[in-house]
Amino acid sequence: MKRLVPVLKQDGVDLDLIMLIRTILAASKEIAFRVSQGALAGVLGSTLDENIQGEVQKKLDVLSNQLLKDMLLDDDTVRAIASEEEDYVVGGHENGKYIVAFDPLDGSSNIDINGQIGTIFTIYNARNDVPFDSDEQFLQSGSEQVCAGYVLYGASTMLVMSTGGPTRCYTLDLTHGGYLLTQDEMSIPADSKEFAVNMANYRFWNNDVQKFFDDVLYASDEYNKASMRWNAAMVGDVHRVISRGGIFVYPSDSRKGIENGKIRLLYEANPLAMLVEKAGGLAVSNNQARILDIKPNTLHQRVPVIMGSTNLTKKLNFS
Ligand SMILES: O=P(O)(O)OC[C@H]1O[C@](O)(COP(=O)(O)O)[C@@H](O)[C@@H]1O
Ligand SMILES: [Mg+2]
Ligand SMILES: [Mg+2]
Repeated sequence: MKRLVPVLKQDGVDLDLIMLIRTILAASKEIAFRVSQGALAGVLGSTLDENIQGEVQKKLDVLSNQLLKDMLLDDDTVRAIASEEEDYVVGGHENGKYIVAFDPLDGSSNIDINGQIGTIFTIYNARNDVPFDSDEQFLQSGSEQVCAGYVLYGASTMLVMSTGGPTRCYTLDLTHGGYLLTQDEMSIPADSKEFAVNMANYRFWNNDVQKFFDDVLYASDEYNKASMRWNAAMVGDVHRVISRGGIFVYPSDSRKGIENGKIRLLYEANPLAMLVEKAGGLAVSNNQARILDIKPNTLHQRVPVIMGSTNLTKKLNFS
């Protein structure tokens, strides 16, 4: 089995970027260990604090954020970081050549029930024309990402990543502690009848979305073999989609605060959209707008999301 660094070198990845990826993965191994220890490591349960999005922070949200933050700010190629659990951008090294955004723990509602959780990360080239601790440098469209990935803390710890080439899958080998390549090029089948959506939100959706799922559920023969999955962790749902097809959907919603759904553009939608596209799938928002072309306005903005098997994704045209 090939190790991560030789694969990245073979892909022609810049040495500084390889070192930065290794920094992120070192933090992921520490998180994976704490996750596997669960209550023994005191990582279950909530804190009394809320993040800027009004979500009560779980202990593991805070711990994994701190681990990534400390390791990244120690790396002199990092100009700044942004995180779901940090209200504002945190400046690093002014001459750093990269910026990193991350969701330190995705699927927080699964932590206390031993469900699927993960870490999502994305790397961009730094913009030296703006202050090093400014939000502005993170308002780049997803097509500018130089690397996107997630680590899934499941039965095994898996890394799925692209540095602009194919979406590759690595598995953490606990015997020597490194990530080994276990799937060279992941490829999403164009057709599928498997969908992931929180159906309990049906009443809050607009007519287009309801019409589509009416078809899926009872109106159209085309879907009589459809099946639904919902992990309540985007990283887990999208891993299934990249592994065997299907779609992940989080539409706009009539409820206050989630008019644009729940998924954050910078550190959830963009990195996963890049991985889906590099695996031959499609990742769009309202009006089939390509997610990677959306120009972000704010650090924690949310976007409606549909991603996965191309032909099924094309069928959902939400306005
Ligand atoms: O509450 P719902 O509708 O099931 O939402 C689940 C969604 O929320 C998320 O958990 C949000 O991410 P965080 O856990 O990082 O806050 C997604 O991973 C998941 O797809
Ligand atoms: Mg998340
Ligand atoms: Mg999170």
